[in-house]
Amino acid sequence: MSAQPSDVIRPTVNFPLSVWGDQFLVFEQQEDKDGVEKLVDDLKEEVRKEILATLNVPMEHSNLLKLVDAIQRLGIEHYFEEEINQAMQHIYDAYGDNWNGTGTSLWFRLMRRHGFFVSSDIMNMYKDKDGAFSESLKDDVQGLLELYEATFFSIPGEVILDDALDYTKNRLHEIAKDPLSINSDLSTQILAALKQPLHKRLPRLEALRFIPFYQRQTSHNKSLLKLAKLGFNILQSLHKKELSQIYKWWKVFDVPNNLPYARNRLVECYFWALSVYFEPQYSESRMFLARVLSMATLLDDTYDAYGTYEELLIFTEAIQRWSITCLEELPENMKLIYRMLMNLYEEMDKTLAKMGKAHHLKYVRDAMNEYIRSYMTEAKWTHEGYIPTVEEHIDLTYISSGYKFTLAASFAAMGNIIKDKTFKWVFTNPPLVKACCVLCRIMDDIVTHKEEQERKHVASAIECYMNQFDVPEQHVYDLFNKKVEDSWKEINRESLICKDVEWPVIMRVINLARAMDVLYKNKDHFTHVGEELINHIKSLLVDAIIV
Ligand SMILES: CC(C)=CCC/C(C)=C/COP(=O)(O)OP(=O)(O)O
Repeated sequence: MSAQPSDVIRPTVNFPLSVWGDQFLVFEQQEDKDGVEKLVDDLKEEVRKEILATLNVPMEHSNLLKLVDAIQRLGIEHYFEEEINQAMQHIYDAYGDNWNGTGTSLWFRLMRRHGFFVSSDIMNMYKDKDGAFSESLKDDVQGLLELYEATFFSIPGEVILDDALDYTKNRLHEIAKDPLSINSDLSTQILAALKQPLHKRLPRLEALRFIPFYQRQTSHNKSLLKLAKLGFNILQSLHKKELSQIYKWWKVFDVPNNLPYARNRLVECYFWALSVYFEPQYSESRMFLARVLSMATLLDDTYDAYGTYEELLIFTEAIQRWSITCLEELPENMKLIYRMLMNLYEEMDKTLAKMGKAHHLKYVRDAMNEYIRSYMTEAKWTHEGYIPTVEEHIDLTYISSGYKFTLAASFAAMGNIIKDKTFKWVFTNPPLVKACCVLCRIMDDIVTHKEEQERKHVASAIECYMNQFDVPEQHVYDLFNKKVEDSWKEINRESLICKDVEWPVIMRVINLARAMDVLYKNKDHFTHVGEELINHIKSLLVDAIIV
């Protein structure tokens, strides 16, 4: 039995329990009685032909962009990855920066969304000679919406896009205040866009929002709509199966009883992993990542809300050495976490071995070790009552945000696009990764710092800033909210100029940033799981779409 002095004071918290019960434990595979797979293949072929047919007809290029946009918003981009890449490359080669078709905002958004660095100078076309936005744009709701969405692809220093964002946001707010002036669909569109722009939305949630809207448009493409609905349900079935599989794994360790001090968030972590990639080919990676995130939650709470300083020193050392031998002196629950980690990594080791990539696991463990060491330094600061400078704080806490480790873990089993150099790139802290980690840290601190400071917890970025610059809290909130937007601009820029890794790798970073906008916007939805997140999870993992 390990040493467990009864008078140990632990910084425990009463975290809300999981809201899900065991409902995701059982999954029953449905037979394909109605030949849905064949139907999907036929529909895919039809859409594929349509994309390719419009490619070589310049007159049709504006429509081609509309088709690509609809496919993406309907959540079925993964069916046409090759064709869409070919289409976007073709448009870029044909026009470069000089698009001359209709729908400039859509063209700009899609080019940047696909990694083509087109100049924002073209957006000056929305201004008149005096530098004001044209009168014709003022009441063009669709045009305002398109321009608004395009501005979220800006990089630092693009004044025209900053101006366009201010202008369109104000106009859309004004129009939304007078809903009688427009139809209700458009009004719903405006409110949704103002709440969260397209660039920050998770593709699966956007598909659910967009499908009924698209259906109501008289000009909609029936094949595309049908494919979107069937495709959504097919993927949902796979996702449910994955969740059931990892839930069984989780149950074996009886987390709620064995680790009652920690947040039990497997389902939410699966949602998080699903935000990083929803595509079928990433099934193994997704199931691993969901468990990595769940383990990170247990680790976070062990460091922040359970372990004593002395215990954490031993625990950290044991993890760094990756050896069970030094665990004797630890409480049973820390031993359990250790066994869970070992079990998880052994499983991934087997998966990677089958792919001939067993050596990749070492990189994931190295990233985890760095992450754990950052937790230990935070524990040391808390133990010593040390309030770091803003610079010291961010240097450490962008690692303790867990996003660098999460990103490295997300690469496991992703396939041949992941090479040794992909992991090595992450370890150099490239600006793309750093911007995403900083965004994660700041968004987290903005919504969690008040609650965390009620117990013994490392100072948040907010406290450090207030302490160092002697400024009021609201000033720091304003500054940090601006910093979040600046981080997005950096992510945009780096995603356009970074040539060290391939596009699917860059998309993981963008999706991690998007996940923050869902889980940590305005409140900590992850710890305090409320109606909004429950509805997201139910819509993605419980209710099928009626076809
Ligand atoms: C990205 C990762 C690794 C997610 C796993 C879950 C997790 C640790 C969330 C942050 O919790 P928190 O708000 O308590 O974090 P902190 O203690 O860093 O403020």
